[in-house]
Amino acid sequence: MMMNDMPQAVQAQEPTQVSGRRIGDVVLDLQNISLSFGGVKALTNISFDVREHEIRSIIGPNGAGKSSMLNVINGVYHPQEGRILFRGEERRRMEPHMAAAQGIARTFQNIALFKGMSVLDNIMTGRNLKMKCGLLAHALYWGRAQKEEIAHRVKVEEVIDFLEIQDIRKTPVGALPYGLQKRVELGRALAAEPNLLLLDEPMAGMNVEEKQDMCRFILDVNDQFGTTIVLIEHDMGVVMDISDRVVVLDYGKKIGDGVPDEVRANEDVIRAYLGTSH
Ligand SMILES: Nc1ncnc2c1ncn2[C@@H]1O[C@H](COP(=O)(O)OP(=O)(O)OP(=O)(O)O)[C@@H](O)[C@H]1O
Repeated sequence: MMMNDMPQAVQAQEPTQVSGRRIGDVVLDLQNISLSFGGVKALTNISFDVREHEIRSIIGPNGAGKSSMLNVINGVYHPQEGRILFRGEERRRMEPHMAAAQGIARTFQNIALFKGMSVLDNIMTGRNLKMKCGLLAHALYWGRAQKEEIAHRVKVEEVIDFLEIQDIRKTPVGALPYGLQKRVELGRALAAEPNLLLLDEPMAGMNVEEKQDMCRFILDVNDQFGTTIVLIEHDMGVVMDISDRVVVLDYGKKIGDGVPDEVRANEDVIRAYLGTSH
């Protein structure tokens, strides 16, 4: 069957009862998003929402449009069509720094850290947007700048404790195994104290133990800080275990949307994705 002939996607249900956790109102509402690059249609008429405190996963085969969707959410890509409402307000042209200022943080498919810098300093870069004192004030070490610096360091140390990476805090990131680098990247995102966290394949390339650790941290972030999480992940076991709701893309179109059990039972999803060995 051609993808275009596929029946209508399964519609999302109210997720309030899904995990026993407190799921709130819609914080992000994506309506009829279409994005193309020249002749390539990366996203076609995609609509879905994200509710406060939920873990919302985006899955789909390679090239389905998942990363493009995250890039739309944090203002890296600007869709040609559609509306984006964040906390009830329609966003016009959004740039990544504006998304960050609104409390949206993200990690990347390919780790984007400063490899020669220590874990501590990398996580500190996540505080940049929160720093009010300029460089000059810091250089002169005035009282206010000093107080601010201490407050940032305290926050960074909290993140380091939370992620259980105290013993590598002074280690250059480039010297760490891949799984720990991914954890540091999560740390940098957390240092920004986001209310919406976008995670692009946080478990890619990890062994089973590292994946378990990362799952635990994602669940703890969601649970302890109440952070809303949008997650792209290829590991179906992980996705189905930790997500409140899952949206499924295929060739830039939405073919499924619902709680894990609904998505698992969706014939189109099975055909397009779960039945294949991605
Ligand atoms: N900057 C870009 N310029 C041109 N084409 C792009 C760009 N970004 C994405 N695309 C195209 O859009 C489509 C969707 O890509 P995207 O990376 O969003 O998919 P994905 O689902 O994240 O894939 P993967 O699982 O492999 O990361 C692909 O055909 C890709 O080649």
